[in-house]
Amino acid sequence: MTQRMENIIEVHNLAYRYPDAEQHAALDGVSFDVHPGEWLAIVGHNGSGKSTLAKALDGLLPFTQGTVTVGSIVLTPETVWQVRAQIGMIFQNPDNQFVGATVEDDVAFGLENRQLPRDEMRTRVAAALERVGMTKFANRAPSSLSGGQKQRVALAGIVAMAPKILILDEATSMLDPQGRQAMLALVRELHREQHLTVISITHDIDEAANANRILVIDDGHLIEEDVPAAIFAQGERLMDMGLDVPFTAKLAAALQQRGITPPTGYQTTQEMEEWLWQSLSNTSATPTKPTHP
Ligand SMILES: Nc1ncnc2c1ncn2[C@@H]1O[C@H](COP(=O)(O)OP(=O)(O)OP(=O)(O)O)[C@@H](O)[C@H]1O
Repeated sequence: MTQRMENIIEVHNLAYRYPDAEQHAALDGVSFDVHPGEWLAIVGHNGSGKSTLAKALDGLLPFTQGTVTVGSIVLTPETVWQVRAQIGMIFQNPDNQFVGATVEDDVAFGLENRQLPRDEMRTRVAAALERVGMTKFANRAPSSLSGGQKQRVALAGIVAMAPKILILDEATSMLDPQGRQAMLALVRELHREQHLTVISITHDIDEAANANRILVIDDGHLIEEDVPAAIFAQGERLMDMGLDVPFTAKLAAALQQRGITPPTGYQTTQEMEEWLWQSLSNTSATPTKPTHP
């Protein structure tokens, strides 16, 4: 089967039922396309089928119905390694994805199967660690790193392998807000610089806000597909879609309770901050706006 040039991934009528799940399908008739260089967010409640979908894309599930095509290769047991070579995955718990004794070994691991000359391998590992700001940790044991540093090392593995597609399966959910922002900033840069196609499975609205398009999965079905602004305009329904209530929405609700009318629709933290400073500047008090690093 030949894939249309404009899609890097095509999923058609995909269904999967775990062997011990009796009649309940984890995925049921899911179809969607992903364009090269697109950032797609997949959201949905716990247990809605997001991770199952990610596993299916990476050839980790023996799905019985539907087709998955990645970079013009139809996924079958015979093509699974060709498909996997195009995809890098980063999972929620960084501790489950290390195989090397040191950070350097770990980043080199994926390259070892490619039979590159030793020097080229070293150069690529060093460049990847440099790219994610982890050079000085090259000889450290991965287990001794912080959560954010571990995810940076996982990202260095991606940089070294240079796949076309990166799947983040709740990869920022165990990080503190700063670690989450730093990781996302790095993914945004790689997405831009390397024309990387990104699929991010997330409950975090700020992470979903980075996407060109959001898919909403509910009980194994794809129930909605739209640009972030259209999805976020649905206000209270966001929680029904498995997205966490954003801090700015909580702040807006608290302000409203005190008789202050905040802007309508989803606001990023930065937009809300701008609005607050603007509102304060219009009062008699003249606040000094802090500068961010
Ligand atoms: N190994 C398994 N065996 C049996 N059922 C499973 C298995 N893994 C997941 N399931 C079931 O499949 C359904 C979809 O699970 P999945 O992990 O894909 O959801 P999810 O949307 O990723 O959830 P979360 O947001 O909690 O990570 C759920 O009903 C879950 O209980």
